[in-house]
Amino acid sequence: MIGRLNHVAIAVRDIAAASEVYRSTLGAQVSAPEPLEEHGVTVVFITLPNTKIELLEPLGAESPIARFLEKNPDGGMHHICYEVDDIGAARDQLVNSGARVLGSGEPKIGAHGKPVLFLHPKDFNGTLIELEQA
Ligand SMILES: C[C@H](C(=O)O)C(=O)SCCNC(=O)CCNC(=O)[C@H](O)C(C)(C)COP(=O)(O)OP(=O)(O)OC[C@H]1O[C@@H](n2cnc3c(N)ncnc32)[C@H](O)[C@@H]1OP(=O)(O)O
Ligand SMILES: [Co+2]
Repeated sequence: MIGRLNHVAIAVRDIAAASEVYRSTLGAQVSAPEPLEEHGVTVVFITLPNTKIELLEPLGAESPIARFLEKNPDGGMHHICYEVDDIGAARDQLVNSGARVLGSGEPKIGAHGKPVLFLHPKDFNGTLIELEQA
């Protein structure tokens, strides 16, 4: 069901400082920050030859990454995003196999303008998984 690795996300407190580390110290191609109110995060994408890194900074009082940053004050790896061909079919198959889809179960439009869903980390070896329809 899962296909390519779309991105690995890192939660950070200060996205400008984190962007500078990737730009200057690691010599990567870094996008401008983009606020995504519906997701409660500001995102920056770092383009690598084979995948992307997503930096996430909390946005708003209800940010889903706020508690993660309380537990991980230096920041840390937050989720991995796999591509799927048909997100509705993937969701139905996962729910039938007992996995928990987070939120309403209806895909939201993600940072790339495509439908995304999240799967509970407790069902996937302690790793939060995002699915993006390719
Ligand atoms: C838009 C863009 C895009 O790419 O398109 C994005 O990615 S937006 C990216 C931001 N959006 C999201 O993350 C949406 C989906 N996330 C969520 O619904 C929530 O963050 C959540 C349900 C995973 C966790 O909610 P929470 O922080 O309120 O809950 P808790 O702190 O009680 O966490 C419950 C248990 O899961 C663990 N846990 C929480 N977050 C993570 C994580 N990222 N990776 C691994 N484990 C995690 C906690 O340690 C805890 O375990 P223990 O009990 O053992 O301590
Ligand atoms: Co993501």
